[in-house]
Amino acid sequence: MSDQRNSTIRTLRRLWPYVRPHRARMAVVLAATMLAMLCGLGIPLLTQRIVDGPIQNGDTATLWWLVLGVLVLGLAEAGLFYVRRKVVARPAAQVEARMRFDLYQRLQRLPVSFHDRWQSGQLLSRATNDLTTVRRFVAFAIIFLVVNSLVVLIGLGIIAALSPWLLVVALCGALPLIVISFFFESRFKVVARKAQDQSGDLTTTVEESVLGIRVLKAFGRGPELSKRFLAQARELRRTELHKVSILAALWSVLIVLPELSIAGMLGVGAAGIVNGSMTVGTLVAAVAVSAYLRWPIDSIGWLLAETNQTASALERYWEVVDEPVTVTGPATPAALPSPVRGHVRFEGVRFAFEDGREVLKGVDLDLRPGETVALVGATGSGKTTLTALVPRLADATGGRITIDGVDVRDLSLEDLRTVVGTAFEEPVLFSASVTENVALGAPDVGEDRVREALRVAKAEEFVDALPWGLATRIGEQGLSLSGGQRQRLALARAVVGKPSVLVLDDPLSALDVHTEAEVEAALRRVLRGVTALVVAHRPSTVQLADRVAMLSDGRITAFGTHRELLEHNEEYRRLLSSSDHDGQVRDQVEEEVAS
Ligand SMILES: Nc1ncnc2c1ncn2[C@@H]1O[C@H](COP(=O)(O)OP(=O)(O)OP(=O)(O)O)[C@@H](O)[C@H]1O
Repeated sequence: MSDQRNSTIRTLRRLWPYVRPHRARMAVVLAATMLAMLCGLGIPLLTQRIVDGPIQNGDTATLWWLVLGVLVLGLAEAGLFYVRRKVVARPAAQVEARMRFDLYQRLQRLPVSFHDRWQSGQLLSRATNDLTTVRRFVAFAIIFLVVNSLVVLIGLGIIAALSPWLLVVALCGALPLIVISFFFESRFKVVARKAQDQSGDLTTTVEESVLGIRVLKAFGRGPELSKRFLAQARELRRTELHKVSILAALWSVLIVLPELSIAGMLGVGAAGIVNGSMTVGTLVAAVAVSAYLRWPIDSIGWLLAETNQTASALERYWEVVDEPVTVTGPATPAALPSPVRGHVRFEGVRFAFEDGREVLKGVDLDLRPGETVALVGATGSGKTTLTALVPRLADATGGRITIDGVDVRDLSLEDLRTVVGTAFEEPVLFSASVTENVALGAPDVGEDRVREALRVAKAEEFVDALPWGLATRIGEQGLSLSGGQRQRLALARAVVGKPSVLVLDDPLSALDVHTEAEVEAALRRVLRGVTALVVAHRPSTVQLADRVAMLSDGRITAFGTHRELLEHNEEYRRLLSSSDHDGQVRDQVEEEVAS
């Protein structure tokens, strides 16, 4: 229990660097809230004066002054609460925005292996729900936890000054309340964390079904997904109801105990008035203070629950932010010889996933400057994994990759990703204009370079035919493009920065024959003058390459021209003919046999 409390405090303390820049405003908020509560506490004391003075003596002249005093205190209380709300809004929103920005930046820097492991819905719920909880804590819970605790102490002090006996009765109500609050607090924390995680899972399901809506509709899987959603929503509802039942139990205690203590005070006070040891005004003041303390005392349990919820939201936030950024640039980066020739070498490259499974077991491959090498291999043989190592989307777990003799890990990430252009199997487009989508490959280029890249990728014509040309919004919220158009934009993005090395992960995948011809023509131009490693599934892509490397069982088992491999390598022939829908390999083999 104390370990748990220590970890809560440790987690909350890490919030300080975000709050620190706003400490002056937060101090104003704290002071305004404290003063407002003290004004509220002052009213029962004036009431005591009114009851024991003017009412007892029929002295109306003093009565008006005292009533005016009550009015001033009431107005001051309201005004100070207004100031609190106004002043706290900015720091709370800024803490939330800063933390969200840091999370976003971290997500950008974290390696691909992290994103493979984490569900996007979990990340989304941490960036939204959890940070909203943190904002609520900064704006409200932390202030009232401090102020209300002090007000309770001051209020009990006032009751003690009025009558020690009444204090004993008040404590009999307040102490069990605090003990019970602590008990509920630790139970609530566990359930709150569970609800937050389940809400993350639910977000993932919603996100996946929205992104994959076409697939779900095409395969009629909507009802099945709905069932899964319903099951998860039910689970979340159960947890939320559990949360509510804990809070309900807490609230019933919070309501009953103060009522009992007020009844006790009235009893003891009445006895004191009868035997002359207490004035009516004192009893009225003590009961009024006790009633005023009701919210501060009640709120402590709830504020502690809120604090716990914030601690678990923060825990979930730090879980992501504390993830190590494993792919980083060196402290003193090496420079590539100028001009860059683009000589790429794989030397005994090995790669194992986090589960320990080794996919690459010593890849040796030499790409001469300006040559195109096609990488072929059975599905799952590790082609995508190998290509991802060149721009350092992941790091090799053994061996090294060099460009012009320099280890890619010795280059700054910025230099490396300028020298190496990449296009992936799935040409992802962002909700932005064509220019912005292409310029993603080199943010500083102007429109003329974007046009040049589009020309190279044979995309200029169709882009000009779009309703707003280069300014047309494409991607998820924009105009839908065909598979071939998307592939060509991805190629334009890869070449816009004029890289010396290109890594293309099967740029002709999933295209029909007509579109394939268009992209192939684009590819032919893109590959001119650069060193390229192209993952190829189809004979047509292989034929664009100068040489072909075959990846099998984690190593390059054959390397040569397409013709050489076709002639001498049975495995290569088999591999290509299995993906040879157009009979190209069969024709070529027949041609070779004939010659
Ligand atoms: N994050 C991961 N953790 C563990 N194994 C993984 C992970 N990602 C991929 N793999 C496995 O690594 C192997 C190589 O995957 P990779 O995508 O590199 O193959 P590929 O040759 O490109 O396949 P394809 O031709 O089908 O695109 C596969 O068996 C895949 O299931």
